[in-house]
Amino acid sequence: MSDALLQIRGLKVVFDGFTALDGVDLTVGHGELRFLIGPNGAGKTTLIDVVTGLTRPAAGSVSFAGTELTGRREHRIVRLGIGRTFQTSVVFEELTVLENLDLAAGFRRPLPTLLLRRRGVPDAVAAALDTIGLGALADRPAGVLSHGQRQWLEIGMLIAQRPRLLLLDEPVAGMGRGERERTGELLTEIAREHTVVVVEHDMEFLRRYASQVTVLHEGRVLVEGDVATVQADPRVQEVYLGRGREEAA
Ligand SMILES: Nc1ncnc2c1ncn2[C@@H]1O[C@H](COP(=O)(O)OP(=O)(O)OP(=O)(O)O)[C@@H](O)[C@H]1O
Repeated sequence: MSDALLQIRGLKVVFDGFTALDGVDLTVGHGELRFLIGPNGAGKTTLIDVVTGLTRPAAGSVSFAGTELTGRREHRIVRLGIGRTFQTSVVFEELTVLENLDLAAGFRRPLPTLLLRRRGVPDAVAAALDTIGLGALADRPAGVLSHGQRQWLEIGMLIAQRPRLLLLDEPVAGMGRGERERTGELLTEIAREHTVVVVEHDMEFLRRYASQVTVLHEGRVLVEGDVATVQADPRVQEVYLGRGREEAA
């Protein structure tokens, strides 16, 4: 048996006659840090949307730890242990960093304990705060955070839910150099205890922090392998740089 955590087979998504994913196979093993790249419109976000139950596929299967996900509702998929970030922010600006983490962690608590005033900080929240390195800002409202810190808080909010699989959509978009480096280190650290799939455009970031990469193009898997193999592949160079077309012209 393989030790795949996520196994996608023959995935097809059609929007009003437009095929956004066309027979995608993807296998992500336990503990992997997998990067998913591809030009605009390749289908990366659509793939995450299917895994998390936001979009229903026309065909194919998505198996998570042996459980079929297609047809399941979003909140059920979250409860199975899959967390994702969105390109838009989901933090509550008036709440403190700690309160945001606590609220995110609370979704697994039974309702009666949610309503009780609890003393101390739950382990999962303390651990998440430590991982994202925002301890010094724990009691500040999230509204004062920089763009990068806010992204880390969102990642922390996912970790606090103790997911088995994290899906991160462009985590370094809009970040400066220092913030990118810190995010790369954060992802590396998180991947020690979680399985992580990162959608990312930034090639420099990919070179530094990725090991296994899957390239999507026009709804299909174009190439898969380690960073060096993927970067050297002429098909990848062609879709990113349009080199083949220019040479043919
Ligand atoms: N709800 C929708 N209805 C119609 N078409 C859609 C919908 N969602 C996505 N698409 C189309 O499906 C294709 C894949 O989109 P998707 O957002 O998955 O690409 P992507 O690889 O994430 O691109 P980007 O890097 O630009 O975010 C695009 O052509 C997009 O216009």
